[in-house]
Amino acid sequence: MPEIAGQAAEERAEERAGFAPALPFALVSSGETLVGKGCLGLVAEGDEPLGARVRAHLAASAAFRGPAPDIVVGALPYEPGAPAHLFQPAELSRSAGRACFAAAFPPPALVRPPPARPPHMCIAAEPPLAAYRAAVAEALVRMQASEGAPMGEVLRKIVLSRSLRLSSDRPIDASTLLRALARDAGVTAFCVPLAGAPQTPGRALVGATPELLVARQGTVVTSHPLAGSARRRREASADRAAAQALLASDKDRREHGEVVTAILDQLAPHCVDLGTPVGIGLTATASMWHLGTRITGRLRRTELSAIDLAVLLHPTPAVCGTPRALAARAIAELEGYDRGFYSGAVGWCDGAGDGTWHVALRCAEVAGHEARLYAGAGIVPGSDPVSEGEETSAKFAAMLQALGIDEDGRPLTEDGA
Ligand SMILES: C=C(O[C@H]1C=CC=C(C(=O)O)[C@@H]1O)C(=O)O
Repeated sequence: MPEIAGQAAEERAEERAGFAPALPFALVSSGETLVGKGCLGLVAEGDEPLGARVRAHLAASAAFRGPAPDIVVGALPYEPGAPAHLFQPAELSRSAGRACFAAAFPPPALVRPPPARPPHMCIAAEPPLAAYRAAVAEALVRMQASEGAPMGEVLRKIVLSRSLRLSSDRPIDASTLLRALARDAGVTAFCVPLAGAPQTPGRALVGATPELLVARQGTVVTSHPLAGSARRRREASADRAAAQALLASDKDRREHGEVVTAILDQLAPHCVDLGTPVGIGLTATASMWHLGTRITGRLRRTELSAIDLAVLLHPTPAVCGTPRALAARAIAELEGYDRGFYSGAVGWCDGAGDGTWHVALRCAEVAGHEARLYAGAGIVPGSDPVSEGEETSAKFAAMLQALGIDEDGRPLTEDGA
C-alpha cells in the first residue's frame, strides 16, 4: 500500500495530477449527509497557511469556472506539516438525515450479485499487541520521569495507536464498508477518495467517527471532544454499569479534561460566550461509550473559517497529548509509524467559511486488496498497558465488523460474534 509520509515529492505530484475519484466523498450522519462527486481541482500544496490556500482556490474557481460547488472537501493528515488532501467536487448533494446517501451509494444487490463465498482475509498487527503494551508502559515511565520537571514540561497525556494490516483475496470495496459503518446512528461515517497509483484505483479513507473536531456556521463555533472510553456490553445492565463506571472513573475524567481544557484555551482568544453549557456527559456508538463535552462559542472575527479553526485546534489531546510538542515527540518515538490521515480530520469548508471537521477515527485506509486499520488510546498516569490494549481492540470492532471479520481475520458469525 502506498505510504503517505516518506513518499517522494514527484511521486505524490504524479498521483495528485491523475486524481480522478472513483468514489464519491461522503460524510453520513443522522443529522446531515453531504456527498461530493468528481473533482474540479485539488487545493494547491504550498507554504501559505491551508485556510488561505482554500480561500484562494475557491475565489479562483468562482472567477474562472462560473457556477461550481463553492466548497472543498477532504482530509487533513495527523502530522500538522504533512500535505492535506482537499479538493473541490464537481457535484454536491446535501440532505438533512441520510436521504442523499442511498442515492450515491446504492445497495450492492442493485449493482452486482452477492459473492458465492466470503473473501479470505489475513491480518497482521503492526505493532503486535505485546509491543503496543510495551510502548504504553514506556509512555508511563516517561510521564513519571517528567513529574519533577518545570510546569509545561510535565507529560500528562500521550495518545498511542496501533494498526492492523489486512490483505484480502478480493478487492476491498470502500462503498460496502461505508454502508455497513453508516448503520450506526452514533457516528459520522465517512469516505474520502484519496490520490493513488494507477494500479490501486479506489484508494480511500473510510471510517466511522464519533468525534466532532469543530463546526462553524456563521459566527457559531461548536466542538464535541471525546476522551475516556469503555467497550459496550451486550447485556443491558452490564452496558449501563460500564457507562456509569466510565462516568465515575478518575483516570478517564483526567484523560478527558486534558482535551476540553486544550480546546477552550485555543478557542478563547477567538471567541465570546465560550463555554461548556451541559458539562461532561456520555456519548455512545454501537460498540463504545465515551466521555464527551460539547463546547460552544461565537467568533469575534468572521475571517476565521472552519478550516482555519480545524488547523488551530488539531492535534487535540484526544489524538496527541499534553503538552502537545512533548507528546508528539513521544508518539513519533514510541509508535514508530506514520499515521497518515488517521487521527487527522475529515470534512468540508465552503466559500463563506462555514464547515464541519470530524476527527478521523475508527477508520482504515483501503487500497485494492489491502486495508490498514488504526485505533489508539489516551495514556495518563494510572493507565494500565493491558487495559489500553483492550481498549484499542474494542475500537477496532466497528471497522472489523463492517469487514465481517474478527481481530485475527476469522469470519464473524451471523450475530457478530
Ligand atoms: C484515538 C482514538 O480515540 C480517541 C477518541 C475518543 C476516545 C479516546 C480515548 O478514550 O482514548 C481517544 O482519545 C481512536 O479511536 O483511535
